[in-house]
Amino acid sequence: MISAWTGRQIRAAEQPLLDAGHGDRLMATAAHGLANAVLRAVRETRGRVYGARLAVIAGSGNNGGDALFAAATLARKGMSTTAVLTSARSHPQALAAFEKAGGTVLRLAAGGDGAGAGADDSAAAAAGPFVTPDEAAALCSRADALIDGILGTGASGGLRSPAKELVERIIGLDAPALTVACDLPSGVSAETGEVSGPVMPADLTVTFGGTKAGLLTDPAAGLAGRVLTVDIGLGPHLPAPELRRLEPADLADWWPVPQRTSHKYTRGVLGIVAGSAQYPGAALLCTQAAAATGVGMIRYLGPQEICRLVNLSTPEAVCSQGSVGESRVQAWLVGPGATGDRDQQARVRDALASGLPVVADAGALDSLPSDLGPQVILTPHAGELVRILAEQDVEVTREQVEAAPSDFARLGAGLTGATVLLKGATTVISSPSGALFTQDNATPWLAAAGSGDTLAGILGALAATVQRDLLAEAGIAEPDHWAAVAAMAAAVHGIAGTEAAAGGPVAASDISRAVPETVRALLELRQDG
Ligand SMILES: NC(=O)C1=CN([C@@H]2O[C@H](COP(=O)(O)OP(=O)(O)OC[C@H]3O[C@@H](n4cnc5c(N)ncnc54)[C@H](OP(=O)(O)O)[C@@H]3O)[C@@H](O)[C@H]2O)[C@@H](O)CC1
Ligand SMILES: [K+]
Repeated sequence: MISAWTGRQIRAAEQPLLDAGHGDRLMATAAHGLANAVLRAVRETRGRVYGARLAVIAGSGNNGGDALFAAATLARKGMSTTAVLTSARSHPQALAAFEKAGGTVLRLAAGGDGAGAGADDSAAAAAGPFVTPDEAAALCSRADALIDGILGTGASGGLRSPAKELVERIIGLDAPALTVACDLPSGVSAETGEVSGPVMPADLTVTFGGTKAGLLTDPAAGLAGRVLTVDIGLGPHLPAPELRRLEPADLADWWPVPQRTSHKYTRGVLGIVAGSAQYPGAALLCTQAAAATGVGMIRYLGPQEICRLVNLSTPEAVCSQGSVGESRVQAWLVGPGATGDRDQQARVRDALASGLPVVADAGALDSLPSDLGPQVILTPHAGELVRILAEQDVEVTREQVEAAPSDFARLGAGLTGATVLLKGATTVISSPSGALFTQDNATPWLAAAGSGDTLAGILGALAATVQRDLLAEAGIAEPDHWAAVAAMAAAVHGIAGTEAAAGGPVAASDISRAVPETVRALLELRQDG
């Protein structure tokens, strides 16, 4: 499991070490980790390190300090290094080390508001000549590697002039062969992943002391590239993480595996209320997905015509037009394609009132009762979350949700009392108590009709069969169990979908077909064999 913390949490964890006088050591460790990561990446992209052109953009704070110290190390390895200082102030020891190692220093000429490396001539006296944003951008674009050390966890808001103009110009040119963000891409929030103004997209982000929550959340996740965390010894001082991400080993350890004495009822029965005359396909897709995920039995409830179709596509499902009250199940999946059918809507309402775990998708999201619990998992996309929030008297736009998905998933969960799985390039899951998981296992090819029905089926099957004592043993607090189950489903859906897509288009039913093989491969990772 990957744990991630807000910038504020990381800074608080650093404080006791800074108070004890270990600040220089922290920065040296961070810079060493950054330099090593750049070395490895340059070897991969270019082969030879000696003679490679390194450009560093350094801001006024410690983030610039990290970048300059790392560049000093890289200059000593034979890289041809140039630093562009965006402010009149820079970390004095780091700048001195950089110059001593033979690096070239340029100062970014002030923008319209008078800021920039030339604003304070006394502080910049030791530094080199001025360059315009255009000149500096051309130099950065030609580099074999570019380090973005403008802003780190001490920043507020987006880049200011003239760093802003420089980054805008770089984005307009060919990207450097390799862009490495120091701690985080400058201009993104380490707390929420929100992005303000222009941000240089990184191929690699080398982050210090602990993964920043914002780097694992959209939209920043889309700008951070691969995230590598450098340990600087904060471990004992770190609080409970702000956000977690499941890895294949977690899925393997927690996957519900039948025992020798298991039978269909003890494995878990999933009830499904899905499909209508208007949308029969959703019922077929989610039922197929649930069967492929592995469940003791599926009880499908719906109109006679859909029962017939479900029986044909998933003969294992037991289909009827019965009621929720007379169906014994461990969990319900309700809503896919169930819009506009009165009987189906009544079944959705009854399932939501049952107190059992319920995955509420699509049509079920429009008529939620007011007293939900964490065992109810809502699976909206951004537009559906806007409607759920509107029911709670919170007026937001889809764009606002997409700009800060973790904030709004958390708000939705808090207000409804349910667990919320917000679909997106990175899927965000929040428990009502605010525990966050994010999963980025999906491929963009999965953004297609029917993919959500498949996810709902996988999640429904897991909700019916998961052994929650395994989650408790892994340290997941009880109120967050259903968020972890939702994260498992998002991960498996993403992995199976990526396998099925194999770099090309994928039909939703192909995702289901790939699930058993995905689960088999995951189970091979089990520590207990
Ligand atoms: N603490 C530690 O021990 C360790 C910290 N580490 C490293 O330090 C980083 C945090 O360093 P930090 O606190 O110096 O802040 P940082 O983000 O570099 O710069 C903030 C400066 O920029 C300015 N500024 C602010 N907003 C701005 C904006 N929107 N646009 C433009 N400028 C803006 C503001 O100056 P101002 O001009 O406002 O006076 C301020 O001084 C952290 O990310 C990690 O890399 C590691 O070495 C491990 C040990
Ligand atoms: K940075």
